[in-house]
Parts: sequence; C-alpha cells; structure tokens
Amino acid sequence: MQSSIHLKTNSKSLALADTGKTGILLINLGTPEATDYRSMRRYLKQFLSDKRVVESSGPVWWLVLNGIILRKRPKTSGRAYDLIWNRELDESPLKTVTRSQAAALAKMFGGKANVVVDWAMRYGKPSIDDVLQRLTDKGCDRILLFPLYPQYSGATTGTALDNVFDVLKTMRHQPTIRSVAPYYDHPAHIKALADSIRAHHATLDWEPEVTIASLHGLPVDFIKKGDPYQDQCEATVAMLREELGFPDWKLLLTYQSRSGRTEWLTPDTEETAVGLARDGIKNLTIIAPGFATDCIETLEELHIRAVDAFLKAGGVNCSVIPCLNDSTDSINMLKTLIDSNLQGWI
Ligand SMILES: C=CC1=C(C)c2cc3[nH]c(cc4nc(cc5[nH]c(cc1n2)c(C)c5CCC(=O)O)C(CCC(=O)O)=C4C)c(C)c3C=C
Ligand SMILES: [Fe+2]
Ligand SMILES: [Fe+2]
Repeated sequence: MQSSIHLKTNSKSLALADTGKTGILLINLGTPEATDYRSMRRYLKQFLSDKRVVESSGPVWWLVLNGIILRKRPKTSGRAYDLIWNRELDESPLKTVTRSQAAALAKMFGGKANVVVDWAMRYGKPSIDDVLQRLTDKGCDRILLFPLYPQYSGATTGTALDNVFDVLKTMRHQPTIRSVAPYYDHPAHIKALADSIRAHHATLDWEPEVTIASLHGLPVDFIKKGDPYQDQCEATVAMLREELGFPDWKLLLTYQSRSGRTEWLTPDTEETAVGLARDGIKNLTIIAPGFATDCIETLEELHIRAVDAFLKAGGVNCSVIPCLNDSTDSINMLKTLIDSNLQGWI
C-alpha cells in the first residue's frame, strides 16, 4: 500500500496507488464554439497567431491580422461554418466526429480499466491543457498522443505536440509520453482509403472518369524550409493509385484551401476540377486523404464549393467521398496504429 505517498503534479496531488493507467489522447485541429462574429474571431485569432501556422510576426503582421484579417474573416468563415454546423449538438462536425472516434476506440478497449481514451483540440475546446490535466487526474502516468493527421506538417502535428510539451513544462510530475508517427503510408490507412473509394463508387449510378485526391495546401516556403508534408502527400496518393490499380491521370493529387498572398502548393483543387470539366470530363469524384475527419474544409470547401465549380464549368456528376471518420474501417485502422504504439505499456 503506497497511498500515503503523494507526488505533486500541477496544483493537484496524485497518489501512487492511483497511477499505472495509460491515456490515449486523440488530438484534432480545432473548432469555434459558435458561428457568431465574436466566437469566430476568438478561434481565428488563436489559430492565426500560431507561428507554426503563419510564420509572419512583428508590428506589420500584427496590424494585418488585427486590422484586416480579424475584421473580415470571422464573418466569411462564420457563414461557411453555418452551412455545415451540427445543429442538433450545436457544435462543428469536426468536434462531433472526433468525440465519436474517441468513444468508438474507448469501446474497443472495453473491459480494460487501465486505459482511458480522450480527445482534445489544438485550437478551441476541449483544450489540450484541460484534457492532459483530466488524464493525469484520472491516474494516467503514461500518455499516447495521437495527432489525427496522416501526413506530418509543422502547422498541424508539430504545433499539437508543441502545445502538449508547453503544458508538460508546467507539471512537476510529468506523465511519460509517446506519440503516434504520421501514418500517411501505413498499409492499414491506404487500404481503408482505397476501400472507401471502392465502396463509394459502388453506390453511384454513374461511372467516375477521374478522382481528385485533395489534400490541404501549405505555403511552398514551409516545404523549402524542410517540412516533409508534400513528400508524404505524394506518397499517400502514389500508394493509393497502386492499391486501386489507377494510372496517374485517374487519381490526381491537388491542394486546397490556399489563402493569403504567398505561394502555396499546387495544383489547386478547385482550379483542377474546373479544368477537368472544361476538358470534357463529365463524371468526377473527390476524396480528401489528408483529413481523418470531415470538417469545414471538406464539407464546405469540397462538398459545396468544389462540386459547384465543377458543375458550373460543364461537369455533369460530382460526388465527394466522406472522410474515414468513425466508420468501422477507420476505427479498426486507428486501433491497429494505437496497439502497435502501446507495446510494453498495456
Ligand atoms: C493560413 C494558414 C493555414 C495553414 C498553413 C493551414 C494548414 C493546414 N490546415 C489543415 C487542416 C485544417 N484547417 C482547418 C481550418 C482552417 N485552416 C486555416 C488556416 C491554415 N491552415 C484557417 C484560418 C482555418 C479556419 C477555418 C477558416 O476560416 O477557413 C480545418 C477545419 C477545422 C474545422 O473546424 O472544421 C482543418 C481540418 C491542414 C491539414 C494543414 C496543413 C497541412
Ligand atoms: Fe487549415
Ligand atoms: Fe484551411
């Protein structure tokens, strides 16, 4: 019995008898609390002040961010979120699905009282800070971090891990940490994506001529400075083509969500869709193999805007394949990745 020995964590004390649990922390990108101007502004300010996302700094950037971007952008982004908002739960779909992924994984760990699955957002709530505290309060002295991004970028995985270590800096008794590696090339991931394409195509009463694999864009400068994101995106799409037996032209890699004046990765998703329609392609599908979870970038930018642009340019049929989300295939794949990272822990 060691219950009398107490170690200090942040402000609370943790009895040794309560330790020995493993926490699994799913980390996703973020979400505003609501779509009104103030909530959107708060969310975007946190997001766009992150030096891993926007590297500009100094008084000029401060003026641009506060004087221009944070005046207009909350309104336009709020309108976009309004189109996809989960009204039943009054939250963004990204939050709904991330919670559901965590719940499904917790269920898979079923009877194991020594495993706790939780989820957090890099921007907005539940914050990484709060959830790490919750896990340590529950007695998790080992935590497996799982940033839900198949391809690594400093702007996504990097900043999520930075945030975790910023929180650990404040703890006297830090939990032991592991993190799941980027899984852009994991056979279980490629298989789950390929199966989702096959299954979706089988539901259509038309034959897709081309499929676009749309990944989130990134400034070219980030890549030049060493971010491996583009290589990992290219690897995912090359492996998908191989798994599906598609030639290059049948599964095209494009990048979406370009913003600002700097040069971003190309070709652009919407421009490619329009170009295909103008070249006579009538039937198109789009998949987003960089997003583990449907979000504004897929539900608004692809399902609404890209489809619309393709149809207006002369296309006839266009359908977006859902992200892997909380599908059985997805949860099995995530569980495979988690299991291989938990070796020796449980
Ligand atoms: C302007 C800089 C941005 C970079 C660089 C960037 C990279 C990047 N983002 C994702 C994934 C997601 N981004 C999402 C929303 C979003 N992204 C930016 C800006 C950059 N992203 C903004 C301002 C926003 C907010 C919404 C908006 O105003 O458009 C989301 C969706 C969140 C949701 O709640 O649905 C995801 C997911 C990746 C993968 C990436 C680079 C690799
Ligand atoms: Fe983004
Ligand atoms: Fe974006």
